[in-house]
Amino acid sequence: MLIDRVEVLVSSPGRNFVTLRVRTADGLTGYGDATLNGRELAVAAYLREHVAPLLAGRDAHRIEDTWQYLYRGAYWRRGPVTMAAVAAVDTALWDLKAKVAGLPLYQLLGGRSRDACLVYGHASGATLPELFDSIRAHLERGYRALRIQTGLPGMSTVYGVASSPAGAGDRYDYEPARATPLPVEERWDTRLYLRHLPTVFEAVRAEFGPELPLLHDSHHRLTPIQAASLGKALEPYDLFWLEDVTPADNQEALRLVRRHTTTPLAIGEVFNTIWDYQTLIREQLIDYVRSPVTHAGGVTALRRIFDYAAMYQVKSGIHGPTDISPVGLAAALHLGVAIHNFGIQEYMPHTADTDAVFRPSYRFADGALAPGEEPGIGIDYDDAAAERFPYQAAYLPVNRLMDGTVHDW
Ligand SMILES: O=C(O)[C@@H](O)[C@H](O)[C@H](O)CO
Ligand SMILES: [Mg+2]
Repeated sequence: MLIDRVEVLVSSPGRNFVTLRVRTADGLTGYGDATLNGRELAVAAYLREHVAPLLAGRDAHRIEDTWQYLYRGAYWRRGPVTMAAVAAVDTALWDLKAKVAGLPLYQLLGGRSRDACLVYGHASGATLPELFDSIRAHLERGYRALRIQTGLPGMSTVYGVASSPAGAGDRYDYEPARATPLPVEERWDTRLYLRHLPTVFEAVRAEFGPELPLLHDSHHRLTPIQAASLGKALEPYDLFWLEDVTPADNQEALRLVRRHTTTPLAIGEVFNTIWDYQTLIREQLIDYVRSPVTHAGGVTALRRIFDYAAMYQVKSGIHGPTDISPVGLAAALHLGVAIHNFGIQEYMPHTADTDAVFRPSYRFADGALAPGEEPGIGIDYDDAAAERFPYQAAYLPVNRLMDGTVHDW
């Protein structure tokens, strides 16, 4: 099964996606997601200029060898651009191998460990009544676990809050990146957040009871001692996880957080290799691995992270906002049903335009996503549909403290 041609497809059906298509000489096609939100064209150029010329004529069956060839062969290791490019190739080769085998990808990863992947949806509201409406709307749609994000009193925009009630808005419920010439700048008040958030969880538990799994994302904004304090304050509300409490560039920072709170911790959506998790997993400083297939070097590399995590009873919590394309989500679902240490899968539904381009075969039912049953990962990219949505430069927001200091977004 020799690789014949490699194409880098850039389309923007509501937001930008970079997709790799690998064609074999015998006429099969495999897909990989190479989307890096806000820096898309860097990965597209990396693939077009530096990876595509290396792949022509290679045996598409040699997945591990190709992974090592691209990772070690570049000499310059790791980083989000490199690892998104490696991930796209790796995912496309898994898609091809599964198609040749005539099996859905999860069968090649060991077969089913469960019927489907439990997902969490994004409930949010600027105010408590709006948040409650959003929670109810999600429960009506069948969600069985919810991420809770709210506004802060007196602040106009806060991370993670949809622009209009009940998740019907055009912001955060599906895409925080904005097609503006410069990134939108937001403001952030950590002390206000730390005071306000426990009152929100208290109200949500009082209204919706103790059973519903609730999650929250602090989006890298706290110092270790602030994170420890928030984790403690939230313990009475039994969170499924508290996400990205610190930037975690310094993995050791989590030791301090862990010493003070039993609130489960999830980290890693911005990580890109197993090395970023080495201390966190070995010292059992986290409970969930957040990396997606798309940014952590593909199915091969994420499987390796999950197997390492399993030794320490750390589970998967794969990143699944809309900047992971349907290709990346499909790959995540095949891994998710196969691995033993599945935790939960994030799910922000893509727009109808996005689904019209990628034609994914996964299905949402009863609060869970199941991968499709046809051979491969279950993506059928529609070039004609994609051509209707040309690339549009877009940026994620930049965040500043109230005094203007640039902070983590
Ligand atoms: O946990 C999440 O889904 C978020 O942190 C998003 O990845 C972020 O807003 C960028 O889209
Ligand atoms: Mg997050």
